[in-house]
Amino acid sequence: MSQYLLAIDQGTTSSRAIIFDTKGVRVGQSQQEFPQIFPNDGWVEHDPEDLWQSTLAVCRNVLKDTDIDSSTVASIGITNQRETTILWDTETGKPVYNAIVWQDRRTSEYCQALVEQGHGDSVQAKTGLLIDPYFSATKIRWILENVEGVKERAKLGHIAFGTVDSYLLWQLTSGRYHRTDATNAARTMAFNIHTQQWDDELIELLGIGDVIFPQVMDSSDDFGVIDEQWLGAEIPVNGVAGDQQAALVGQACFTPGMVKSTYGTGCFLILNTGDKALTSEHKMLTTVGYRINGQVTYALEGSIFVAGAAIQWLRDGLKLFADASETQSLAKQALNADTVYLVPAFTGLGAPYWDPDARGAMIGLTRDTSASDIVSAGLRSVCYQTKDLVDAMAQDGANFETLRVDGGMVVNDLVVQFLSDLLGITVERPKVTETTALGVAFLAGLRIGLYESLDQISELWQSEHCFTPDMDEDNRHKLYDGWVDAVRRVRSSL
Ligand SMILES: Nc1ncnc2c1ncn2[C@@H]1O[C@H](COP(=O)(O)OP(=O)(O)O)[C@@H](O)[C@H]1O
Ligand SMILES: O=P(O)(O)OC[C@H](O)CO
Repeated sequence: MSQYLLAIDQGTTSSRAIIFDTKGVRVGQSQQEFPQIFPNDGWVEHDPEDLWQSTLAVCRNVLKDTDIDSSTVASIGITNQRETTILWDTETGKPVYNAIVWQDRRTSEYCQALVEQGHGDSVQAKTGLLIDPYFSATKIRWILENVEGVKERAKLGHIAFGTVDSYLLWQLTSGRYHRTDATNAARTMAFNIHTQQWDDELIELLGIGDVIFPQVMDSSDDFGVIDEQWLGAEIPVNGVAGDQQAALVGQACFTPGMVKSTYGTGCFLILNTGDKALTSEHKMLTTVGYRINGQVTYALEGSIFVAGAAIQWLRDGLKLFADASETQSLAKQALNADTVYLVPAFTGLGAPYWDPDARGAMIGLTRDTSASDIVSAGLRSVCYQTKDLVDAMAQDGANFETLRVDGGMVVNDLVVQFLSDLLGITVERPKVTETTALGVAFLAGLRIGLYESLDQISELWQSEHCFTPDMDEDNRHKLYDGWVDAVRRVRSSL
């Protein structure tokens, strides 16, 4: 009898369920978008019920569409938008507030105060992170401080915190398991990545000690068996990882020095650093790449908040095209592509600037600037931002010759070629670009013995196309200098 792996990919704009066979070949997929909630300037929320119901719906749909009996699903993997914060009451099982999404900037002032009080170095030393509203811990504090009655319920020991993986696991197991994995824990700013424990001192400092934190497991582990009522069978969950780390696994970047970059709503470049937790001098994050058999593989990460989201803005905000697939032919018509820049700092700037108060801009406009030029500038902005990260990592001593890319944007050949041109290195696009889901399916399969080792998983990875640089050095420098100048103009603190 065939065996399958079901990957749940709960992302920022949609929930996906993908079924893979044991060779990592996609058998079926279902996807559902859900509403984004913007209650205030810089605030972004999701209704946890939407996250759960859309997840459940896509799991049921993919089983139905593929006509696969749920009893033949050997294991489930859960991968998720990271940092997004949910607090729920353990007695009622109900969230006490909307999920505060990773992009949300509401705790910006509090973070600034923490920096001014001199906590930056110790936070970085323990968590590998820079103090920023991006991470979960200050979002937990905000809910405790601002939602009526929650602090009191927490004092009584009834309030649980979870990132999205943890909340979905709780739902799927009907409240039996409150767990997460080390990659998700590493994004909370409350987890010590060296001891692999929640950090009591930090939790105390942030005033979030009354909340119940989830048990932290390996990324490939026995997370619990889902309740039969949801998918018609009791299926074990054996893989959990934040989506960007899952993509690292899906791209088979298992050797120190291997690097991948994922282009979805945002862009996240992750470099495997092996058993060494390197501290960046250039504002990269130190994080957990994956944890298997208690063994931590560390990574350096550069996080860009707006990549594909810029393309969505050009489509929905400026209405320059109806579908993202049109951007390639539009950009080919651009006559001023080299002089028009779009800095998409809509929610501030992430790495390597960490400037929550910066805002976006278009630079270099003239009377003959066309819609095509602007579309081209939007596409190129993700490449320029990637170069910012690659240069910062190089200054930290990390150089690499090849970059593996994935995510919704990399179907666009123009983007990937420009990326290779600008970086001056080979950029490889894999056959399966749903690497996030594939990665967590691999983690689940590893635990139940479908794969013997990471080496065996590496052998399943296949390149679809290799892009090599085709731009002279002078042009590369000229173009990038223009970007650096454009970014300088939008910084809040310069
Ligand atoms: N052909 C294309 N060219 C450029 N961008 C694209 C193209 N197709 C999709 N995108 C962008 O890719 C993003 C979707 O990628 P995806 O990996 O599904 O994102 P997420 O997982 O963050 O929801 C969208 O922001 C969309 O604008
Ligand atoms: O949902 P995505 O793919 O945009 O990923 C979001 C990241 O995990 C945020 O850190």
